[in-house]
Amino acid sequence: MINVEKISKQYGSLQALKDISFQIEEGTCFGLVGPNGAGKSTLMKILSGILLDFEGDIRVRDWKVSKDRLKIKQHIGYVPQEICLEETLTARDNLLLFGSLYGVKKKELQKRMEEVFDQIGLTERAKDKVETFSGGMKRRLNIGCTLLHRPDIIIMDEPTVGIDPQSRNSIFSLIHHLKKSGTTIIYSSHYIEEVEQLCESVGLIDKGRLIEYGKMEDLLERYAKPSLFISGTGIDENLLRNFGDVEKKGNGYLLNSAHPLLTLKKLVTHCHEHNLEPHRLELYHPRLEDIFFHLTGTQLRNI
Ligand SMILES: Nc1ncnc2c1ncn2[C@@H]1O[C@H](COP(=O)(O)OP(=O)(O)OP(=O)(O)O)[C@@H](O)[C@H]1O
Repeated sequence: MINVEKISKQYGSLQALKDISFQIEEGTCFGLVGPNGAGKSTLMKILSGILLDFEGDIRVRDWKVSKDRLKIKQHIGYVPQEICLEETLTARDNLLLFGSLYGVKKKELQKRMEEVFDQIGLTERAKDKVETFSGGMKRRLNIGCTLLHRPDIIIMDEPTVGIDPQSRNSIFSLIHHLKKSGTTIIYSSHYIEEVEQLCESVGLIDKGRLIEYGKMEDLLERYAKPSLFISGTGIDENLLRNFGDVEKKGNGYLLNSAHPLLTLKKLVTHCHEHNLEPHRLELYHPRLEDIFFHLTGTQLRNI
């Protein structure tokens, strides 16, 4: 179990994190979601032992970051948001460099490099210079550099920003593979669909505070109100208020109702009787994004 206990971090007068506490079950993927500037990178750097000046503590199994930082670091692989590679060297030489930095013995390193190239799908490009790589390939190699010492906790800070779909898929399948082998993944993103797809549990962070966290299905169940989505000419808020609570959503409305199927039936009858033609009328399944909006009043995407 990883226990994050009352973490606070101040940059000068800016309170970047305030009293953040949560737990992560090992062998699962934990998603940290929040808009730009929410404090995700700061928290990731604290979790990976890079940022040392903070309040609170982190416990990994029986170790505490405050006392056993070096021990914990051996178990952690940190993928920073900024790509950190030596562009003029080949992919292979970059792995050699990072492997030695992580203290992997030379003989063992050869074996691990082959393993890593296979994991990140870059075996064919091992002898090419990094400066010839696409952004996505560099990202994959950057992840590879953190796998050489076989960490059992991997911290990835927004690893899919600005990359091509092929590299994104490759990173996703790597994460699935790592999870299967028992690795714990801590994954930050402001792409909520990625977190929904990859993570078993999630923390929502806004303005340096953890506003909610828990298992994905528990959160969805706790906040999910049964609702209908409806849009179309002549369909407006005044009309829909007769059927339940109304919220504007995109080019239509969400209609919250305790009995969505019954409401659906009544709406269809009403539209038919009044010659209204909805463009869309469907059951709506709430997403993490709706929970974030419900709790903060702001959208994640457009920030
Ligand atoms: N080294 C620093 N010195 C001063 N302020 C900082 C520093 N690093 C981050 N901040 C500030 O702390 C706040 C949180 O930043 P952080 O990078 O942790 O957020 P984030 O959620 O990772 O954002 P993004 O998604 O844009 O990377 C922001 O207001 C940021 O400007």
